[in-house]
Amino acid sequence: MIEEYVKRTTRHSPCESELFDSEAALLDWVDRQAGRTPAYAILLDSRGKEYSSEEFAGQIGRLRDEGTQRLVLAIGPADGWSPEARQRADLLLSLGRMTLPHQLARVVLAEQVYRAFTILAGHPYHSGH
Ligand SMILES: C[S@@+](CC[C@H](N)C(=O)[O-])C[C@H]1O[C@@H](n2cnc3c(N)ncnc32)[C@H](O)[C@@H]1O
Repeated sequence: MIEEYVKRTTRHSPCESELFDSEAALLDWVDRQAGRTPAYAILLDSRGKEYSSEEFAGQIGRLRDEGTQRLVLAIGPADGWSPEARQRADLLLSLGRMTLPHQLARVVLAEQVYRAFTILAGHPYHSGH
C-alpha cells in the first residue's frame, strides 16, 4: 500500500520512501537533503499537532508556495523520537492521539500525503467526508 500511494503521489510531485537503520542515520540524511533551502522536517508523533486532511494539504501547499524544495515526513523509532530529533523537527505531526504500530502509521501517512496532493489539485479523490 505504501508503494501504491507513493507511486500515485509522484503524479503530482516527485516522492520517494526510504528506510533507515537508526534515527541518527535519518537525521544525517535529512541534513544532506538541503538545496537552496534546508529540508523541512515533519516528524510523526502522536503528541504532535493534529490537522484535518484539508489543513494538512494547506500546510503542504504553503510550504510549496514558499519555495520549500524538500519536504521530509518521518515515522519514528520504536521508542519514539529523541530530544535531539524533536529539536530538529520543523513540525511534530500527529495522526491522532492513539499510538499506531509504525508500519500502519507509514501507510496512513503515505495515504494522507497522496490525499493532500489531490486536494491541492482539485482532484475528486477527496470528497471531504
Ligand atoms: C510504535 S510508535 C512508537 C511509540 C513510542 N513507544 C511512543 O510512545 O512514542 C512508532 C512511530 O510511529 C509513529 N506514530 C505512531 N502513532 C502515531 C500517531 N498517532 N501519530 C503520529 N505518529 C504516530 C511515530 O512516528 C512513532 O515514533
